[in-house]
Amino acid sequence: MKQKSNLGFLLEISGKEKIKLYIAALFSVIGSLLAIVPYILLYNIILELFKDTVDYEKIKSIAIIVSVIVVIRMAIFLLSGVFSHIAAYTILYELRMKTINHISKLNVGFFTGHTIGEIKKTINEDIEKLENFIAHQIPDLTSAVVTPIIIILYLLYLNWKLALVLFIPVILGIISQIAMFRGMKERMIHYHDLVQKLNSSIIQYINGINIMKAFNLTAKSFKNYKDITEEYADYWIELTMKLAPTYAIFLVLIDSGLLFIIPIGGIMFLNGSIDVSTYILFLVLSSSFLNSFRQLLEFGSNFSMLLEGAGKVRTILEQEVQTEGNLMLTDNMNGKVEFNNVTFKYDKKEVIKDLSLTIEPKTVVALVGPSGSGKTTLGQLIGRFWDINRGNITIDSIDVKDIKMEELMNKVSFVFQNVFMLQDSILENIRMGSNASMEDIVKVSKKAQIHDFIMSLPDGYNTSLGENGIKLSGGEKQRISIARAILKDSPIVILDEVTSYSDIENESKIQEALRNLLKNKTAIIIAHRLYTIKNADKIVVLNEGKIVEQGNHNYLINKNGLYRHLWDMYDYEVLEERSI
Ligand SMILES: Nc1ncnc2c1ncn2[C@@H]1O[C@H](COP(=O)(O)OP(=O)(O)OP(=O)(O)O)[C@@H](O)[C@H]1O
Repeated sequence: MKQKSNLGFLLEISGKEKIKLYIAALFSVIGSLLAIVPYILLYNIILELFKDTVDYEKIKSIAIIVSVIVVIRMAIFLLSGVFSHIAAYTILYELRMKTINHISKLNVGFFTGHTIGEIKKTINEDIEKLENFIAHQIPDLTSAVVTPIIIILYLLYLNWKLALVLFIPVILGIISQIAMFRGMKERMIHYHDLVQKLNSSIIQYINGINIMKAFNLTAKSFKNYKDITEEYADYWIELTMKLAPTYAIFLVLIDSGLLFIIPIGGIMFLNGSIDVSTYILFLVLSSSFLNSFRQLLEFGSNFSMLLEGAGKVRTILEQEVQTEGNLMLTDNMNGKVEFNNVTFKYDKKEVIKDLSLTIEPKTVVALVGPSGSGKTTLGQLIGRFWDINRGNITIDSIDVKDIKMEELMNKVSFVFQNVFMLQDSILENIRMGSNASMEDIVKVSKKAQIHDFIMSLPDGYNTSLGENGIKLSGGEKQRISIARAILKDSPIVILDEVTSYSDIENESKIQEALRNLLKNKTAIIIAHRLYTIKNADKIVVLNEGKIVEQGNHNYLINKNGLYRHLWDMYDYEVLEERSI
């Protein structure tokens, strides 16, 4: 069922360039038929040579025609290839853009369910394989179907009895192919799984190499990669061993197809049922027929692999896109955030359970709680990184699902611990696509406590970051991301684990930068280090997806509950000076 719809999908995307593909297929059929003509003409030359008086002029003109046909045939094949490749690359380009565009509209949740290796394989490799189908297999397949049909019809017309003999290798060939491809779908699913694992393990190995080295885990991570590579090699060895005997039988049957025609045709010639010219023509055309037939059957083996790959592309394209609201928030909005009986699960496990919380405008609310209690998730739900299962989340009483996504992203800023840097200048990394002036950029950089550092670099704000540029420390990246957020000036700011830098100088600069960022904003701070949020207007204590306590620091300390317990786990006295 799935295979059929994968085929439907393949034909649907190929149909977008159908005129070019029809032309390519037509040229391919003409080319294949022209390939037979020289044999027929050579057969005429042989007949001529057997005559008592040989007409050399006739032989000469046939030879010229043969040469011309060979050249025309090459040109026709070339044209077929040009048309099919133009069609293929146009389709591939559109499909890649469509897939990337579609991915950008999915919830972030999709990216956690699928590894980067898997998505990369689909966009690069699976789509690339479609080129093979569109550019080569569509025209080749058409000619592999049409050519043997025309030949067999012609042979049936010449002598139907001898032509029927050709069906013996055909039937045996089909039987051996069926035997070979039994269980092929499962094998292809296994193959795609293995390639995905291989891709993921390479990415994981390379991305994590620093950490692996630091923790001396290189050998373990390498072993993981090695195991998957071995599994992949074993898969192919086992498959080859399994398929080799049937494939050998298949090749022998097709290649020795003539063995059926030679004796039976010979007997028919001897008893006078056919003449020598028919016999020779049968010998010549039978091998063309069997070759096309072989091409047709071999096509099947690539095809199941291709269909499985097309299925992966389909899975992405059929992934439901995030619904888009159309409401805008006002410029002088308050920034009140409310969670009303919110329940959310990533997969099956409920991570946020019937939670209600009000975050008053322009207040600082801290989310604290044990690891895995749902702090990060709760923060991200405000920006619709995922959609909730029950309840609603509102900003100034408007459901976040009804707000235009772009507007939501404008009104809510996220500052994460892991800061993403563009491979561009520091200026563009702060500007982030906005049309802020240089003056604005300097102003926000000063507030974010990063201006002096930027000015100490040889190229100042034009210094490049990334592979060919300079490398920034974690704290410097953090302050750049705070500068971005100050520039964006969203009324709601969500900070996730931003203050966990151990070096004191960096940390005090970050604290100062944050004080500037959070002025007059609704702020949600997800914190591990409780001393950094001691002065928050409200501290919300989460445990297993539920609010267990809320209030200010003094209230919660006196309450003697989970917050007090978390606080007592550390000696915060020396750190009290350093809170926001
Ligand atoms: N993308 C995800 N897919 C599936 N489960 C997830 C995902 N992200 C988090 N979880 C699970 O959801 C639960 C809450 O995670 P979350 O990161 O929100 O907690 P947290 O309180 O922020 O934890 P921490 O303090 O360790 O960062 C955990 O059990 C976690 O394993």
